[in-house]
Amino acid sequence: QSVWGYDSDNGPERWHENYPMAKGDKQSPIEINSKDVRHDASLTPWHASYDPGAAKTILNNGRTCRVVFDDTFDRSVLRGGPLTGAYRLRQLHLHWGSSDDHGSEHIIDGEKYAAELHMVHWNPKHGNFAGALKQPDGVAVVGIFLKVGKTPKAEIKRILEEIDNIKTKGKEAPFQHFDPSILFPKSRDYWTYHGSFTTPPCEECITWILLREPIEVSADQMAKLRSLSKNGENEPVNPLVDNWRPPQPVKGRIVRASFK
Ligand SMILES: NS(=O)(=O)c1cc(F)cc(F)c1
Ligand SMILES: [Zn+2]
Repeated sequence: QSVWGYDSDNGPERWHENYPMAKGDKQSPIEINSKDVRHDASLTPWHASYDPGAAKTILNNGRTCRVVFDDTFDRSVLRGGPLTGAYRLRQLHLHWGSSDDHGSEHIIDGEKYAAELHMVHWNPKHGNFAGALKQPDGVAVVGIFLKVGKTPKAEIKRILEEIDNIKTKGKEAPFQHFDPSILFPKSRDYWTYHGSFTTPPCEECITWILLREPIEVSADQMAKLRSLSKNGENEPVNPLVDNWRPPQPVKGRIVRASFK
């Protein structure tokens, strides 16, 4: 039984065989069309207050590059926007393509970005992360689009500098004194809707907060990300690219915008 992944024999079209939620009515990602979006004036700004000391390690799990944070207390939290209460930052990771013209999971007015960064937070009122997965208000993910451009953002450099230490699956390295809010774009404008994990188990527990303004990365930085491998250290090289799920049926869901 092959573990889920993004290849033809274990990819998104087959996840439902082991993870029935994958065929649910509130799956993510989705395509967002501005004409169908509703401006909601009641949506307040969101606020992140992150403790740089909460950053712990960076790892390659064979499916993405993930930075893990200490979420044993309200140390790094996200508040406001569509959320009630403070959600704890647990991890951040990315999805990217095999070339600059695709790689993001959400698609905005037909545009695919080179990558999409997810900052995953959970609602401590549900006790722990596993409990939060079972609740519709359990998890909040801030999504930031990465666009290849001329004036690359320096802040993503810190993550990419670590890539050489986690080239293969299972590799982990210390990653400390990092405040992920430096990755935020200038604008706080966002879209929000209710959806799911974009990977198995595809639980429908996520309040998505997708930032309208992409951050810029260089083509070299994207190439760096694509130098990660799915395989373990002494296995045949299998490049870690195209770890994105295609858009899922919207099924009548409303996407709200914090902006006009
Ligand atoms: N891609 S995602 O943000 O929906 C996500 C979040 C998470 F906490 C674990 C995952 F494996 C995937
Ligand atoms: Zn993700």
